[in-house]
Amino acid sequence: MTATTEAVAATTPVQEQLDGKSMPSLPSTPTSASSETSQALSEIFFVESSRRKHSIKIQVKLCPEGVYLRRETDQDDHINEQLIRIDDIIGSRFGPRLKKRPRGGLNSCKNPSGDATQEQEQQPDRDNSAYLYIYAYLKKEKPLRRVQTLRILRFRSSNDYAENLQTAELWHRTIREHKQRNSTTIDTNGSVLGAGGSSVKHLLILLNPKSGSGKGRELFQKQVAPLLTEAEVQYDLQITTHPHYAKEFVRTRKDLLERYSGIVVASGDGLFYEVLNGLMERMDWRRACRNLPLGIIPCGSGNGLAKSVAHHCNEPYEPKPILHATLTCIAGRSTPMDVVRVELSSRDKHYVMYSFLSVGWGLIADIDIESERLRSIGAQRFTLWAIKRLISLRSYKGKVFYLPCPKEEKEEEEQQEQQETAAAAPQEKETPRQLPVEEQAPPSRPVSLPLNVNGDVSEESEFRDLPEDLNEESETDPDQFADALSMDRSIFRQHADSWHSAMSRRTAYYSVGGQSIRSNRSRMSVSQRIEAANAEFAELVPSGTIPGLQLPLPAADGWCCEEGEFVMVHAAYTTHLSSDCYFAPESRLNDGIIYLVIIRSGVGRHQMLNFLLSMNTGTHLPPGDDDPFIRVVPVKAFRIEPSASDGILVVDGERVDYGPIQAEVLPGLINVMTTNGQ
Ligand SMILES: Nc1ncnc2c1ncn2[C@@H]1O[C@H](COP(=O)(O)OP(=O)(O)OP(=O)(O)O)[C@@H](O)[C@H]1O
Repeated sequence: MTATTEAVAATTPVQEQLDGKSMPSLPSTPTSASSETSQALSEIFFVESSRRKHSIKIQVKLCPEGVYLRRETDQDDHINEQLIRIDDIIGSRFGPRLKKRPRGGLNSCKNPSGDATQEQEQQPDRDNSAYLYIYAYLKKEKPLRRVQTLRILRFRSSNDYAENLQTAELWHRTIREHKQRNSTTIDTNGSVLGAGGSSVKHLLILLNPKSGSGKGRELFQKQVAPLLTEAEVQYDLQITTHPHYAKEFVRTRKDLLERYSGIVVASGDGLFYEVLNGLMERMDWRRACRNLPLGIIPCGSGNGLAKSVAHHCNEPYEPKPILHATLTCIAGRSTPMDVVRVELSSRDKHYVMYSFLSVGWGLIADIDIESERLRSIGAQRFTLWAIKRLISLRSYKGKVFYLPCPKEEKEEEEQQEQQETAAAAPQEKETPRQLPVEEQAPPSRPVSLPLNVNGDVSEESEFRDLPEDLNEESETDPDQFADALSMDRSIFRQHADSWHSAMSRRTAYYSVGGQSIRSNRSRMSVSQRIEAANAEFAELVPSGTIPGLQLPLPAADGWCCEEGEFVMVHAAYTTHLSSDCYFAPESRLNDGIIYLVIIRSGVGRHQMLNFLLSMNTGTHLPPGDDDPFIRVVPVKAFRIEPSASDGILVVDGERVDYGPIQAEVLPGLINVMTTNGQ
C-alpha cells in the first residue's frame, strides 16, 4: 500500500485499508465504558504490499485532536506521520466489510494481497474481521480544497467476530465523542448539545427542486445524501412544492425547536429568504433565531450567501460548492450573522421584511431583474444586460439618507493619521451634496404621530425572549384585537405591518412588571387596547430602532442625506451578492454594518464598465473617500426615497414594490452554520 497520497486532486478520494491482523496494541485497548473512551486508543496495523515486497507497520492512535497514523517500513527506517484532524473527520461506521463499494465511484478496498474483489469472493463468510470506515475531508491550502479520504481499519486480533466488532465499535464511539466535544453548537448527529449533550434532534432540510437549473433533487441525492450518511446525520427532508411552502412550514411547525437542531436550505438565496422570514413570523422568533442555526447548500443560480459563508470560514467553494457547503452544514458549528430589517411603502401598502444579503436601487437591480427574460442563456444574461444598460446609462432622482457607523476608536486613530498626512491639501468633494438632515426639505409623506413604545435601542429590551407559552392560542377573541388595531392604523403601523399585520389574528401572552399575564383586552378602553397591542407587538417582532418610514429622521442622531440623481444605490451586508460577485469585501457576517455603495449620476461609462468588470474580484470600490462619483459608506441604517413612482427595487435579489424603503441592521440576530464557529 502506498503512503498517503497527499497530492491527490481536490475531489479524488483517497482510500486506504489498514489491517489490524497482528497483536493489539500499546496501550491495551480500553473497554466500552464511555468515560474511558476519552483516553486515546491506539493499535498497530500492518499493510502488506505485494508490489513493494515488504510490509508497512502503522501505528494508529485516536485522540481528541484526531487520528494519528505513524508508519514505518520493514526495510528502512523511513517514518511517515499524518494527522487526520478531528475537524476533518465527518464520521465513521463500523461492522463487517462493506460488500458494496462505500460510495459510488470509489475503488474497492485493497487487502494485503491487493485485490478486494478476490478476497470478497474467496472468503466472504470466514472473515472474522470487523471494519471501521473513517470518512474524512482533509483541508488543504494552496489551492484551498478538501480532499476526500477514506481510512479503513480492519480489526482481527480475535478469532471471534463479536470481539473484533466490539473494538471497532469502541473506536467509532470514541470518534463520535471527540467530535461532539469539538463542536460548539450542533453535533454530527444534528443534535444540539445541551447540558447532557444527549438529545437526538434532526436537521430540517428544505429542498427546492426547481432552484437553479432545476436539478435540486438529483444534486441532493448524488452529492448531499451520501455525506449525511457518512456523518450519521439524522434529517427530515422537506421538498417544497410551491413558492412560500418553506416559509409556511417554518412559520407554523409547532415542534420546530423541539424536533430540530438546525435548518438547512438546499436551494438558492430565495428559499433562504423565505425561511428567515418564516422564522421571524413565529411567536418564538427570538428563541428560534438563537437556537436554530441556518445552513445553506447552494443549488440556486445566485448563491450569494453560500459563497459568503465559505469566504467567512476560509473554506473552498468551487469546484464542488454543494459538497463544500454540505461539509459546512455538518461541521456542527455556527456563527452569529446580521439580519437587516427592511421597511418599505408603496401606494397605501406598508411592509416589513427581513433580509440577509442586500437592498438595491438602480443599475445592478435593473440588470438583475430585467435580464430575467434571458434566463435561458444562464449567467451570460447578466453580462449581456450590463452592456445594454451601460450603453443607455440611466439615472434616478431621489434622496438617500444614512446613519454612518460610529467608528471604532482604532479606526478613528488610523483615520486621523491618514487625515493628518493629507491635511496639507484638504479636498472638498464636489458632487455629493451631503447635508445634515435638518437642512433637508420636510419628508414628502405626511408625518404620522410619534411612536409610543420602543424609543430606546437597547438590545436587551428589543430582543427579549418570549415566554415559552406564546404559541398557545389565547382565549381572547382575536377579532376584538383586530378591531382595536384597525381604529388607528397610522400609529400602529410603524411597528406592526405586513404579516405582523394590524389585522393579525394572533394573540399572545405578554409580560407586565415581571409577571406573565394573559392579554385581556376586552376590559380595556380603546386607547389602552391600542397601547397594549403596540407593546405586545414590540415584543413579538424585532421592531426597528429608527423612526418609521413615514417619520422624519432625527438630525440629532447623526443622519446624513444626499439628494440628486443616482446611477445606483446598493446596500450589501455579506461579502458576496452571488458566487461571482465579491461586492463588499470588508463585510463580516456579524459586524453590524451595512455597506452602502452610492454611485452618483455623472459617472463615466468607462468607470462604470470597470466597476462592473471588477466586481468579481472585489476591486471595484475606489480606495478611500476621494472618488467624486463612487463611494462606499459603512452605515447602520439607511433610507431611500425615489422621486419617481415607477422603478425597480430589489431585496436579496428579489423584486419588491417600488417606493420609499429603509433598512436597519440587527446585529448577529441569527446563527449560520460554519466550520469554525467564529
Ligand atoms: N417547488 C417550487 N416550485 C416553484 N417555485 C418554488 C418552489 N419552491 C420554492 N420556490 C420559489 O422559487 C424561488 C427561487 O428559488 P431559489 O432562490 O431557491 O432558486 P434560484 O432563484 O434559482 O436561486 P437564487 O435565488 O440563488 O438566484 C423562491 O423564491 C421560492 O419561493
